[in-house]
Amino acid sequence: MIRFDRVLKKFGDNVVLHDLSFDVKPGEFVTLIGPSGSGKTTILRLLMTLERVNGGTIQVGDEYLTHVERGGRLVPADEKHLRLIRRRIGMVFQQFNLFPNMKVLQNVTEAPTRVLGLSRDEAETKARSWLEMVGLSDKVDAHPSQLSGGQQQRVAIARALAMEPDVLLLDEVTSALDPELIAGVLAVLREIARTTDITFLCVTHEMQFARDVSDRVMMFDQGQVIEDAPPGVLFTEPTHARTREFLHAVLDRT
Ligand SMILES: Nc1ncnc2c1ncn2[C@@H]1O[C@H](COP(=O)(O)OP(=O)(O)OP(=O)(O)O)[C@@H](O)[C@H]1O
Repeated sequence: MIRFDRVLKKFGDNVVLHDLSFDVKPGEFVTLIGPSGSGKTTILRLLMTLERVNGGTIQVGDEYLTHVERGGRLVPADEKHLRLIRRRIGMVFQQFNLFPNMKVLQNVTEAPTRVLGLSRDEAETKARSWLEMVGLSDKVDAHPSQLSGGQQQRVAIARALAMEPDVLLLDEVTSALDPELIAGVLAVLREIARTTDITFLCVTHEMQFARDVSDRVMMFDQGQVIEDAPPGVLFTEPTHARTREFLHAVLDRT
């Protein structure tokens, strides 16, 4: 579903991703871990086409983010092509960025009506079922300011799901939350991963969550995957010294 092939990304002279290749299969839940500045968020931003590669290719499904086939020739991807790919990718960030003046239900129906062209009735029916899935059926008429951070993040998750993405990118979704609200958000994500065939690429410092929910965990260091294994292996028998150091440092902090 996602393929990075020899991707190079630099900001000025700073080479952030160097010859990076990895695959994520349809329906897999893959988590990226690694030290601050190792390039994890950059990978998600490339997939959202908020950044462009300096070399190599990125594929989502059968489409390339970098180029498109026209009349048997490969030409650079244009904005129309990127928009179509972007629709297949949802993202939930650390900041919830809900529309403050809209009620919860409207926050979830806005993009499906405007972007996917759903009727208001259809969008509302779907939105109610997503809001039920994230445990917020009783909050459809609330405004975001009346909700806790954890509830707001669950609205943001429902809003992403309402676009029916093939791929959902999660970037430190619990970092801005008080500790007592984190478990509820992670439980919702765990349930979505279990019951849908969405492909997940997740950046998190929540090692227990990564361990519980991931099919694979990729340890990142200096723009490269240095270890890629199921969580049961990576967390208990990491083969790379950098992975061991990183896990010790993170687990000591918690
Ligand atoms: N827009 C930008 N302009 C210049 N440098 C950038 C930009 N975005 C990221 N970088 C640099 O790229 C490197 C990787 O950043 P990135 O945010 O991807 O790391 P990360 O692994 O997600 O870190 P963290 O865990 O702290 O979020 C860092 O050195 C960062 O300073």
